[in-house]
Amino acid sequence: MNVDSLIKKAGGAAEIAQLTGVTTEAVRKWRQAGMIPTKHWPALLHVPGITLADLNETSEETSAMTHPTDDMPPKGATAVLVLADGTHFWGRGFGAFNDGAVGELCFSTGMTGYQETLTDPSFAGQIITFTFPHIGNVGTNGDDDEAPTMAALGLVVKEDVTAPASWRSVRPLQDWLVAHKRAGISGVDTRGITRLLRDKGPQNALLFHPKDGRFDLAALRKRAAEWPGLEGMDLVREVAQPARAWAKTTWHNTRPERAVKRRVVALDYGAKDNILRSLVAAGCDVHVLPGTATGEEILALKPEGVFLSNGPADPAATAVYAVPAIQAVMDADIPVFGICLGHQLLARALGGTTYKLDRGHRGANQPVKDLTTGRVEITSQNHGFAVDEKSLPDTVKVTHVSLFDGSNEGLASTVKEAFSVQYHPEASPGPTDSFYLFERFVAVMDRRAEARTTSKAGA
Ligand SMILES: NC(=O)CC[C@H](N)C(=O)O
Repeated sequence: MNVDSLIKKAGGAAEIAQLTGVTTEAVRKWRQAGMIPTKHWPALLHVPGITLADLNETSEETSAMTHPTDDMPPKGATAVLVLADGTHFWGRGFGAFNDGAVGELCFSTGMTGYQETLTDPSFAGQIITFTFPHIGNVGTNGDDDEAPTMAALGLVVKEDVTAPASWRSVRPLQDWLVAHKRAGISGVDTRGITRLLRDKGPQNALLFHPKDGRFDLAALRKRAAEWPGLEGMDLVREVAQPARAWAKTTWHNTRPERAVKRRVVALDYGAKDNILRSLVAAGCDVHVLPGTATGEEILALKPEGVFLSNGPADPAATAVYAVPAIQAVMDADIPVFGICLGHQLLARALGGTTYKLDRGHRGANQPVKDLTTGRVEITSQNHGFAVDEKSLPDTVKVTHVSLFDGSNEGLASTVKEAFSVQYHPEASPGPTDSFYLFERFVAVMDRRAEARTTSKAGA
């Protein structure tokens, strides 16, 4: 609904003026500008027939620097975000200077946990728009990194990053970004960008924060348009870390330590640390191998279970080397548990396919239904690809589904001990409703161990 229709609905300009306590002249200006300042929205919500969605339609972000079609940088603009279709957004650069970072522009709706989000290796090849307007205000600390490097290419935020206010902060986001050699842009209409991504789907884009303050928009547009896109891209090799032992458990873990731990090989396709910590908390002895490991290398470690991690880009591309390794593990009858990219790769190893979603799921409040129990979990998510349920063979059952768009969120093999979810039970950031999945994985390995003991005793 536009401003004119809203005024009509409220009974005219005089009525609106009275309701909101402004002059009719002010209402005339709103009509001209095509927007109503947000502070007047609560008063207007009393008018029958006017909803928040109607008001949202009329909103303009007042701190956005300029209209996106201005080719000359407006005063104060020190960075620009250029989309492959030529659209651009001027803003103020922060963090490191760059020569232009090109990738897929996505948005995350998480309201907390920007440090975890920025260090989630699954964001390699992507520029993150935060829909929450205040990013950076609690600084950064030594505990919330999910990986040693920041894989995301950059960030787009509404408000300028202010000085940190948190007892946990050891470094302002500004300095942290410089150390990670990543740029951000603020003063941007993030609501406008989010709507654009919602309506048009994922867009390729370039975030440019030049040291010399010079902009050649034509050249930047060309670079953004020429980037091939995430589809068909394997970025696991860029973010997977070498083989390592892992012993850390989760923050504030109150679970008693188990006397017997289950020996797990975690395949690192770009694993978030909190997944490894969660496995330890649930009772695993974790050995990490890079996601490029072969079936032979995995089996040589004699695991009781194999975990498949999250990771960046297109599962179809990673599947080329990951699927044979996962199949070798299943052929050896070893239980498998996968998360996110690990879920997509397991689906492929079981004979299914994956596709690119029109609208990715990124945020910490995504409802998912567990079809076995009927329970709804609020989950943390970050994915742009999904498993095609129609492609799954009869030997695979769908276990979880997204209540946002009905897409697949979980599966289990009916013939192998293998299950996986598309979302993030380890949270970081987000709710921990789904921690039970780590315990389920350990329970599977416990049952196997028990069966081994019983059969030995019987022999
Ligand atoms: N978090 C993840 O593991 C993401 C998986 C995959 N890169 C996707 O975007 O769907």
